[in-house]
Amino acid sequence: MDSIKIFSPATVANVSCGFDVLGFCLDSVGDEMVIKKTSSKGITISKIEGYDLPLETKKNVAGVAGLAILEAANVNFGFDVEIYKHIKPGSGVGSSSASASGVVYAINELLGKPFNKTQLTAFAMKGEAVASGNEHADNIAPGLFGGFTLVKSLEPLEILELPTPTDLYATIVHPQIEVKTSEARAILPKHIQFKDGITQWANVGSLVHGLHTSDYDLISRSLQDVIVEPHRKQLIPQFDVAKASAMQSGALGVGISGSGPSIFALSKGETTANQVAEAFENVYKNTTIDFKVYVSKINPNGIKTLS
Ligand SMILES: Nc1ncnc2c1ncn2[C@@H]1O[C@H](COP(=O)(O)OP(=O)(O)O)[C@@H](O)[C@H]1O
Ligand SMILES: N[C@@H](CCOP(=O)(O)O)C(=O)O
Repeated sequence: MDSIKIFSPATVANVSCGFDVLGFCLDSVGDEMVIKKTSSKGITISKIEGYDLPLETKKNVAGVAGLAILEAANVNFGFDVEIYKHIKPGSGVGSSSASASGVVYAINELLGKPFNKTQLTAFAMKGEAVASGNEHADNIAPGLFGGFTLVKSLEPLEILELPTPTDLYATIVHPQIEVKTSEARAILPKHIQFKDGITQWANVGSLVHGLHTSDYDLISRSLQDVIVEPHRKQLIPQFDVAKASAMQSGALGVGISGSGPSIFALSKGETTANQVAEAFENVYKNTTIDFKVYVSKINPNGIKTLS
């Protein structure tokens, strides 16, 4: 096999309390990519459709991630990458990480799967660092593993796969402004209050327990972020109104998706997830801000081969 076409889904990182460690995979939105073996070494990016992004290998997250897996594979050929982008860059639903994880998944398939998913995550992190200025894996792991994931540590890299309660649905609203992950990271404080740390790590523990036991009430009470959200919400117009409105419509919890500006809600059941979508729509349709709203199941499989 010398060529592969894949679907690389959007992801929601942080999941309120789990900054840089928790994430889950969406299934209704994602990029397509075509990767072909070439006789010349290295990575070329010959086509990007959908958004204006750099074709230069070292400026594109897909190029840098591709170079990382090639270096480890130590082969005397290379790959060409085409990206059909549907996830808007700077959206907070893992636009850059979808390209980074998609390319390493595809090259691994074409090489005969020499690397496991944790190794692929490490290669993709090299690419994601181009976009966010920092290596983190919470938006990459859900794409490569599917479902909910927890980044136990970066050194050594250890990813835990968490269960998804069957009735859990996500609703996303994406106000059409760009928030760069690097900029959303730059506004975060260097130090946090000890009491906030206690609240936050208790919430991470109880959210993980709630996912394992399908305890929707516990999941709801754990979806709180006292550390990052208070700083980042100012980058997102109507955040407080949208959050309050979605909670009134029955959401289990609402928070900033990744580094924003997208906002995610988790709900029990598709009917409630649709009501939350309507609540988000009602908030933003009364403003001048363009927006998109969608409901998604939690994608258990992550990136998939199309042909
Ligand atoms: N293949 C790519 N896909 C998306 N963004 C990319 C890609 N390559 C480089 N970038 C850069 O990464 C930034 C977007 O990434 P980021 O700020 O993390 O947004 P998101 O949260 O949507 O991933 C933009 O500056 C964009 O130019
Ligand atoms: N933990 C990171 C996640 C960034 O996710 P993205 O989808 O916005 O790229 C952060 O919050 O900075």
